Amino acid sequence: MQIKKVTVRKMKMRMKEPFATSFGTMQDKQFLLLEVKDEKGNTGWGESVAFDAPWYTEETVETNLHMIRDFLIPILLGKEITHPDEVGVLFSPIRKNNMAKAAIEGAVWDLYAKRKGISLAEALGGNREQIEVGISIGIQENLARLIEKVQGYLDEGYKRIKVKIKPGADIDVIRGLREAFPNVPLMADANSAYSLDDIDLLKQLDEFNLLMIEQPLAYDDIFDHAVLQKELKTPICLDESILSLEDVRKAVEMGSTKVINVKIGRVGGLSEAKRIHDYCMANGIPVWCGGMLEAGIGRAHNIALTTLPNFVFPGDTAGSSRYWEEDIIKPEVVVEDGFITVPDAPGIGYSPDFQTIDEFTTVSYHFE
Ligand SMILES: O=C(O)CCC(=O)C1=CC=C[C@@H](O)[C@@H]1C(=O)O
Ligand SMILES: [Mg+2]
Repeated sequence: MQIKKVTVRKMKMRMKEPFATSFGTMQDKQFLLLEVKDEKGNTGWGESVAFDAPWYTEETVETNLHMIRDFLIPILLGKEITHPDEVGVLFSPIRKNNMAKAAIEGAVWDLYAKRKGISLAEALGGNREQIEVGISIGIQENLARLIEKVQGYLDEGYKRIKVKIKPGADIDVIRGLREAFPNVPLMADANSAYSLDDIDLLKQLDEFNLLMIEQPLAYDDIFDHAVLQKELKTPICLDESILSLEDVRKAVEMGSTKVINVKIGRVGGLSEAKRIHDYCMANGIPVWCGGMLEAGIGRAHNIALTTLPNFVFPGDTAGSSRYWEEDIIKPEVVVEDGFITVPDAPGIGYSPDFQTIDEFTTVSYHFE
């Protein structure tokens, strides 16, 4: 197949409520939506998960637009491709910029699966008909409010609760939650808010039987996490530090992590995400699928990936209605009793909803 045309839409969607982490609060989500078209007029869809500011990784909506427009599309247009794994190889002369690469590569995966008449999940080698999902809750103004939120999501059926912690809102928050919910699968995400000076504090988390603690130390660290893991009973899960299979291999060999949060955008696409999954499965490291507050297209990609067998813990892939009044796909993603039914229609299995897409598009660019 050949990619003959790429449409890049800049989107702006307002989340129902703000999402607060140790590095800031977001409510208006800006992102890029990509549509690729082949020589027969088939289309595939991808979503960039870069935020409008570089607080999670260094990539932003604008850096992604620059990379996609000025480097990645010129590489891809008109090239003969037999399998989406080749896209990453074509992009390999470009350093990093993983979210930009993943947005295009994801659209090519969707297109490839549609051309074959199979679901994206099947194209990736996944075999689950439904996936279990958890929820990630942003920092709340007080513990009572957090407990209320957690109860609401448990009532909706979510199977695992992830809360954000930061210095000053950590041990007491987790203690309070454990008292309220003694048996709920619970984990904490620190988004790099601590250093090795906090070892004594972080060790106090061991008494709360957390599934894991996500990225306690620096966003680009692997070494200090190995030092910390030796002191902690709670398993460490790396998020921000993992940009590739190579990073996973080093982290696993060093003992920096016992679980991996796989985010398709952060690792540069579905092909690399699958390689990470396969390596972790062979090495006894469970993985789960993280979220980036995606709209429907990105969410659909996460669902397909999560059908692979070593996605052991429920992911952060909550239903559309947790984030959006109206999503950009039809049907929207629905969670029932903590499960999402994996669509079996070709490709991502959800249809882009052009009416809402147009409503939330601020500018679009066409390349052919
Ligand atoms: O619901 C989701 O999509 C998960 C949200 C979430 O936890 C995160 C999204 C974006 C950046 C971080 O704050 C965080 C994470 O680190 O996993
Ligand atoms: Mg995280």
